[in-house]
Amino acid sequence: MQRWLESIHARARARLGNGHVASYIPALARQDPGRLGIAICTNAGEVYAAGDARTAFSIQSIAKVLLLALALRTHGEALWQRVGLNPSGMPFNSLAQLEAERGKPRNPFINAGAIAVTDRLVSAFATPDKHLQDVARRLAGNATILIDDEVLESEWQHRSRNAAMAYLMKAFGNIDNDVDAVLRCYFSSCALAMSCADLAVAMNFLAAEGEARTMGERFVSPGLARRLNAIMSTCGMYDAAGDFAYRVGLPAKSGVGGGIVAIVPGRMSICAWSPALDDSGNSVAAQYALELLAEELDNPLPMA
Ligand SMILES: NC(=O)CC[C@H](N)C(=O)O
Repeated sequence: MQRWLESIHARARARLGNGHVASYIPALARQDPGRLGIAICTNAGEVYAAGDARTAFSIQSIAKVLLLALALRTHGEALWQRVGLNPSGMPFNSLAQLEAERGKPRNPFINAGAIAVTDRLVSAFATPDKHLQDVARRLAGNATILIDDEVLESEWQHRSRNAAMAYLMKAFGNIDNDVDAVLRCYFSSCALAMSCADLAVAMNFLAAEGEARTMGERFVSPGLARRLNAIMSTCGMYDAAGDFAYRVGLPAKSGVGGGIVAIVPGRMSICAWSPALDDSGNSVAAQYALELLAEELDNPLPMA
């Protein structure tokens, strides 16, 4: 397994040099596009890591999975009155659809959807950002995981577009709390700094019918784990969800920090990271690493 992962890492390196690092905030624009890491966590709890898999990066939209899991735990099916369940076919930060659909975001994995989900968490918890950090730590089994203050402040300084979405939803009655409080919490979740190894371990509950080995307990029900995987399959890669489903065929969630988490239900959770992104905002080299991995999962290449 370790040698196979290293061989995937070596081959995926060939894609470095394509795409561009996210530039909407300085803290992400400074990322080194030459980084590439991959980690696997099997359902037996074994962790394999290759390349820069132990370097913490900004998880960005991957946090939307954690936000959604927590909101479904606290609000159940009522959450779907606030946010839809279908692919948007639009960029993750699009405003046009939100206006046309009267402030109900298409799905929880575009920005507007995650902001509506965050509003539910702000209603449910006194310090939702701390709660989220604590959950990330416990799921990953790593008590040193932090919210990167520089990324958080940068997101806040450059919040205009996300703020526009939040105010539009507020005008339609789909945000209950103070918009600034909801945005701060949403940005805190995006600013969580975790490594591929952290994320592979933290997201293993999705591969293990909701069971979080690191917590020693069930984090979500088997049905909820199945549903989260379904939403990742249809909406996890923004407007490129269909292309990715065809190429890789695994439920996945990406972030503009360059990370992508993918799930092989019943078997393992995977995280690949490389900062340079394609036009949809998905990491070029990380997608390719996952494509190789999915292709070879049941047909490992004979290795010398
Ligand atoms: N796609 C992403 O990773 C977007 C997250 C980013 N923090 C934003 O709100 O724009």
